[in-house]
Amino acid sequence: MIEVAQLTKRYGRHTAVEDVSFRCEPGTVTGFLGPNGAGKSTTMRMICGLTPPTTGTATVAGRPYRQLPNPGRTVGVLLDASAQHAGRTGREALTVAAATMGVDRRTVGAVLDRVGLNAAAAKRRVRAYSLGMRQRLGLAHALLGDPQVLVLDEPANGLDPEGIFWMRGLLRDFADRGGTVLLSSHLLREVEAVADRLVVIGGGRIVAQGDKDELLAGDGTLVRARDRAALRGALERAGLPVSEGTAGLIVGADTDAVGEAALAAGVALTELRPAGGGGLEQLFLTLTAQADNTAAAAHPTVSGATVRPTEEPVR
Ligand SMILES: Nc1ncnc2c1ncn2[C@@H]1O[C@H](COP(=O)(O)OP(=O)(O)OP(=O)(O)O)[C@@H](O)[C@H]1O
Repeated sequence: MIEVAQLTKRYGRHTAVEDVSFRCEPGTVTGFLGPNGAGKSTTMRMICGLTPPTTGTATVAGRPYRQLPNPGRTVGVLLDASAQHAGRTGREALTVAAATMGVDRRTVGAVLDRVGLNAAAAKRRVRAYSLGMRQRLGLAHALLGDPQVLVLDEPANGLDPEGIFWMRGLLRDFADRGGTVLLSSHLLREVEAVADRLVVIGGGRIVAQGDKDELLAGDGTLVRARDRAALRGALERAGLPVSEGTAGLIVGADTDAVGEAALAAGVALTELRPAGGGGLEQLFLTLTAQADNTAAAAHPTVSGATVRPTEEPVR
């Protein structure tokens, strides 16, 4: 179990994470999503005791990370696969970690197998590893202590499609055996395929969280017009949050509000329908557009990366 309560991180006058709360339950994979600079890594670093929060708390298995007696036996962490000792072989790196954690060194071979690093790869120095191999080694580190919880920041970075598929199976299996997974990723399809729950962050604040299926069935409107620019302008003037989707514009408002805004501006529509069913990509665009839009209204001169939406989280 991971529990994050009203976590805030400020760097000087810049608020990277503001009042973030969520829980990750045993038996589930939670996908942690947000655009660049949204605050995902900062939140994960606070969960793992690497960045002290300005206010708020984060606990893993009921305790702050730094108070866990042997953290690697409780929570496996992969935050930055490139931050590994380049001069050691994969096997050496894991053997040292096993000794530190008090894990039987015979576990190392099993974990190498589990992450798909064969004997030849295990003998090579980490500096010669591809990014995908580093991710596998990082995951091996995370799994080594047989933890109940995994915190993984972009673990699929650098993996090929077969590797991504493999990782999906590994995480699903981990959760199905009662483990807790918190996973950030830019690969929305992967998150959609593996996550049970989603936490979406924008501008440092939670814009949505909940059961994946419920969120994907949620609201928002897809709208199209021949004159897309005129439509976008009309919606923005009406104060509606808009983002570009592949099939049309995605608007964080119901179809009535969108239709009325278009009518008021004299823009003829070619399509207007609830956006539900468009998958995670559409949901993500709608929610993060809402975060940007709210912040732009609250802080018109502030850039998107530092926005602070004031709305209640969307459920
Ligand atoms: N050490 C730091 N000092 C100052 N600002 C920081 C620091 N670390 C992060 N930030 C800022 O905090 C905000 C959130 O950054 P963070 O890395 O958590 O975002 P992210 O969602 O992980 O982004 P990405 O998807 O690009 O990795 C950004 O505006 C970033 O510039």
